[in-house]
Amino acid sequence: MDFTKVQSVGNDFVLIETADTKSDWSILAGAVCNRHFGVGADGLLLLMPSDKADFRMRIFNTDGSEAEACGNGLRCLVHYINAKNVSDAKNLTIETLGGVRKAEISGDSGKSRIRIGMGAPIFEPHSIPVNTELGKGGLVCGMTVNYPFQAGNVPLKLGFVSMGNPHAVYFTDKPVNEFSLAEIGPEVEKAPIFPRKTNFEVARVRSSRSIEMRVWERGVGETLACGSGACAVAVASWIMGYTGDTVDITLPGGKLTAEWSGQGDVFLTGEAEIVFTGAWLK
Ligand SMILES: N[C@@H](CCC[C@H](N)C(=O)O)C(=O)O
Repeated sequence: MDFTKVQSVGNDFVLIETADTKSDWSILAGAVCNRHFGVGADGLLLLMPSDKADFRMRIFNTDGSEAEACGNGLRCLVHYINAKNVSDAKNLTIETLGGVRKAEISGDSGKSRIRIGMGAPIFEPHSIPVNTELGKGGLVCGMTVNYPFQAGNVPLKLGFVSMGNPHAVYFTDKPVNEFSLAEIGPEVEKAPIFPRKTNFEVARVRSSRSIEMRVWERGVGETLACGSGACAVAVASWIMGYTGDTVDITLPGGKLTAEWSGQGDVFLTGEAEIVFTGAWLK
């Protein structure tokens, strides 16, 4: 089986072009993503035909679970379509489990810049989904913020948002590299209030245009970047009044730009590239 390794700000994926909707891709995801016995990646991307959009993307985490959304995966997939001349269109629509997303391509095909309309953020707790206790924390512009959450002996205040997939956002005043993500990340991801688990972002606002963040991804662990997570942080920060409509998000793997004006789609921009191609022989 031919595959291509793609990455965006260090969030890396094995991409396979296929029309096969019958196979159990979750088993292959665990095997190819393994960094010792496989190719090594944060997720498996499938590029498939669609009857709703120009193409369809499926994304599987390293634990085999299928996610509804993936901002960096989408930008990598669109870069692949462009660089491999699967389509020469500079504007594409991609069907995902979270809905149809729009992509614009600029730059050269070696390392293109892709801007994705990631859909509108969802704040309604049952749709995220999160089982919050009514009245706990606070509600700002419809978003649950400052929800008190105890991770071991560390008290957190979380904001909840879905970008198609669930996110819990925590703002800290300290540099994010001081946060014990390896210990606290799994506790938040698997907490009983999240019936489908959650992605967890820790973020520090540097200025009204700049945020630094780290992410603990559902079904993966800590990754160098997460596009939907960057959008979730930008939305939560806008709601809290910390940042404006455009914000640069610095992650361990590099920088992404998120745009949101308080309503409608969140836009995510950044680079993506093909790293290598190969054949899976197992
Ligand atoms: N890295 C991705 C998100 C991948 C899916 C996530 N782990 C989930 O289970 O929701 C991104 O760039 O958005």
